[in-house]
Amino acid sequence: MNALPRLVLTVGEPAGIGPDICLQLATHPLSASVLLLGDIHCLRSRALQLGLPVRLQEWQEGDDWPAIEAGTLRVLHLPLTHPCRVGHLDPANAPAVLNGLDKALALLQAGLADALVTAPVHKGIINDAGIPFTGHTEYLAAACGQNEVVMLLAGRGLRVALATTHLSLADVPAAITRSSLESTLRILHAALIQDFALAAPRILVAGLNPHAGEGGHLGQEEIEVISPVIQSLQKEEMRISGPWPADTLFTPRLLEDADAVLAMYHDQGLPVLKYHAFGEAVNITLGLPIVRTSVDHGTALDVAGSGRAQGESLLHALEAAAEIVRNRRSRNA
Ligand SMILES: NC(=O)C1=CN([C@@H]2O[C@H](COP(=O)(O)OP(=O)(O)OC[C@H]3O[C@@H](n4cnc5c(N)ncnc54)[C@H](O)[C@@H]3O)[C@@H](O)[C@H]2O)C=CC1
Ligand SMILES: NCC(=O)COP(=O)(O)O
Repeated sequence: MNALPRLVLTVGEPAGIGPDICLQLATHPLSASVLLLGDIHCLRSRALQLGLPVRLQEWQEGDDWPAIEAGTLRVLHLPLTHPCRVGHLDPANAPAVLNGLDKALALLQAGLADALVTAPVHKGIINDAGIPFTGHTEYLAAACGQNEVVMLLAGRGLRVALATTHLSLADVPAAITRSSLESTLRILHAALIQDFALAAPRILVAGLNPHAGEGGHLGQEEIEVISPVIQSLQKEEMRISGPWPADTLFTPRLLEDADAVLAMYHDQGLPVLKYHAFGEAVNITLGLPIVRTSVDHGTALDVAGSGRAQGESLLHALEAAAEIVRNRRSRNA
């Protein structure tokens, strides 16, 4: 099947830079066709504010999937509860933000789209609205009935996956069990083969504690949890090594022989990735029944509507989703 990948793109938090970076797409050549999900009035008003000459056309369910047309974006209009004020969060709009995700999932599950790309949401304001929410990753996992998914960020040749995602640092050690770690590594390994077309992926696994526990003197998790899982997967011929001390794992000599790193927690892996490639990296959720990619940044309320929002990460996220769709199609052909 050679048809262009069909991507649904959620606008995310309307007060942030989601609308800005989505509107910028109208001026970029894309290798996939995109349907925006958001409030068309909010998008029109942001386009005016930014002085962007974008034609926004409403797309209705039942219409043909939009073709690529320079300068035009198709929008499935999902109304906000309150008019959006740029840079000002409003909890009343949180249900509409989540409705965008639900609608996108419904289109994917009905086979009407091939992949989901998400612009950033503001996790705090969704919680302030009384809706428990830790991130797209966990929300989509729950909506798809998946217990285990993996967050991977990739940019400028570095791929960093996380053994745990959005939870308090104090809760991290207990969340890393032999079973959860094995499942994370299996999902990561399978995705590197299926979605990144790597025949025999090499994964470096970080330790949890300084110096990977210093032989048990700085923590037991490496001995009791991480090493046994690595050893058991190595018996299946998986090229997985570690636990490596996280401070020296992220050095060029080790990284040049690796396809991905598994960090134990959010702020062990992502600062390194963002230092290396912020603005160009892509966040990919592995282990879902759908393809989902996202940007490497947040809602950037301070630059929304100013013309200073950088849209490169979104372009990379769209290209990554399209590439994964193409890789899966060719594997299934
Ligand atoms: N995929 C998603 O939905 C994500 C959502 N978030 C959420 O975003 C909210 C704000 O998070 P922060 O930690 O403040 O990070 P942030 O990424 O929104 O902002 C950090 C700094 O980088 C700048 N920045 C970020 N992206 C930019 C871009 N594309 N162009 C120009 N400048 C940019 C901002 O202006 C700010 O100074 C939080 O609620 C967080 O949970 C954060 C990361 C990903
Ligand atoms: N730091 C990454 C991040 O917060 C993205 O989370 P998600 O919304 O993609 O789950």
